[in-house]
Parts: sequence; structure tokens; C-alpha cells
Amino acid sequence: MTDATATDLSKDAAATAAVALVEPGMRLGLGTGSTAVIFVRRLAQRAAAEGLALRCAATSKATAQLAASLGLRVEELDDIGWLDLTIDGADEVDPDLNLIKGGGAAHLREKIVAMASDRMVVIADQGKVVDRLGQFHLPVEVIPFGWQTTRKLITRALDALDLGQRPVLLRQRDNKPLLTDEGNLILDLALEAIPDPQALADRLSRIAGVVEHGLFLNICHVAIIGRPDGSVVELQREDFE
Ligand SMILES: O=C[C@H](O)[C@H](O)[C@H](O)COP(=O)(O)O
Repeated sequence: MTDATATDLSKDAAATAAVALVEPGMRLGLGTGSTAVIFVRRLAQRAAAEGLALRCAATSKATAQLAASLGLRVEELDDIGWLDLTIDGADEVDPDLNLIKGGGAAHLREKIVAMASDRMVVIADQGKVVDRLGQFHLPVEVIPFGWQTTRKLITRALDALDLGQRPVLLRQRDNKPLLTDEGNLILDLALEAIPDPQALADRLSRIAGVVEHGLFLNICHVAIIGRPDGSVVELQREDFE
């Protein structure tokens, strides 16, 4: 089995297990990314068979489009108001269930949706589980106005934490800057390790021009980690408030 096949099977195992958490009538947040796509597809199959009467809020235009095309009822988050459960992927999951998200540039809407949910459940393959966050690049969404100045301020904040790395503007294949669903830019931080995620999150949040970073701290309740043989392991945070 190739690594890619093992990863796909693991994502499928996690997504399939998460579908079983969905109860009839739930108000559901739908994540973004390849694992979330599998979840949405499997959820739509179950909803078609059982008629679950779900109300779904999507974390990206892509997910909204996919879910609606598969027959799920997708509404604006504000029309639903509050969600029972959000299921989403992640780029990294640490032992405290803190996350890096935003590899698909969707972390702003993802964080809003996750924070408007009673429970956020992450679905991921084993490769996403890390001892310490930071190997995966950390995306920071910034508004286009003065973005190079914002980048300087981010660099200064990183220097203060001895994380000195120059943020890189994320571009599309045609070399144009990538725009998020909100029309903003993404600055990618290659940090290797983040000794104190809360300190970094606080610094980034204080910078004018930063809309949102990809650190999800104390937001995820459960992580379902899939394995290639179809089994899953559930990671829980005991002390979650
Ligand atoms: O912006 C994208 C999201 O945060 C994704 O949930 C994350 O990148 C994980 O994606 P995937 O399931 O494709 O690894």
C-alpha cells in the first residue's frame, strides 16, 4: 500500500466514524478540505437514506457548493444561529487537541463556525498528530490594505518570540496572490516548532490587519484519528471547559 493510499483510507475511516455522531435534526457545521469532503459525501449518503432533517452551515464556498449539490440543506450561519456540532479536518493536532488549520485558506470561516458550535470534532489521518505544533506552516489571513506593513509587524512579533521567519505571501499556480473567500490574503509562517502557541496567538491577534490565524486553541473537543485498516482512535481532552 502506498503512503497516499494509506492516508486516503485513514481519512475515510475518520470521516465515516464522524458520520455516526450526527443525530436527526442537528444543526451542523461542515468543514473544508479533503477529509471534510469525504465526510460531506458520506453524510449526504446517510441523509438521503434516512432523511435526517439537518440544517448545515458551511465553512467555505467550496463546501457549501458540494453539500448543496449532494442534497444537504445549507443555510447561512446567522440564519441557523448556533450549531450542535461541527466536523472539520486539521493540518496538525497536538496532545491537548490544539490545532493548526487553514492549509486550504479556510481557517477564518472555520474558526467562526467552530466557535459557534456546542462541539467541534476533528477528523484526520495519523500523519496529522504531532507532539508540538509548528511543522506545518501557519497561515495568517490579512486584509489587502497595507499587507506589506502587516507583514513587517508580524515579522516583528515573531522576532520577539525568537521565531524569526519572514512570512510568505501565498500565491496561486498562476502566481497571482491567493484570495480567501472573504477576499483577503494569506501570509504563511514556516516556524518548524511553536514552543508557546498561546503566546504566538496573542501576539498575532493584536496586530492591525491580521484578520485571523490558523491556531485553534481550546476549540476542538474530540479528534477522531483514522487508520488505513478502517479503525479509528478517539482523542479527548479531559479538562475541556
Ligand atoms: O483551510 C483548510 C482547512 O483548515 C482544512 O480543514 C485543513 O487544511 C485539513 O485539510 P485536509 O483534510 O485536506 O488535510
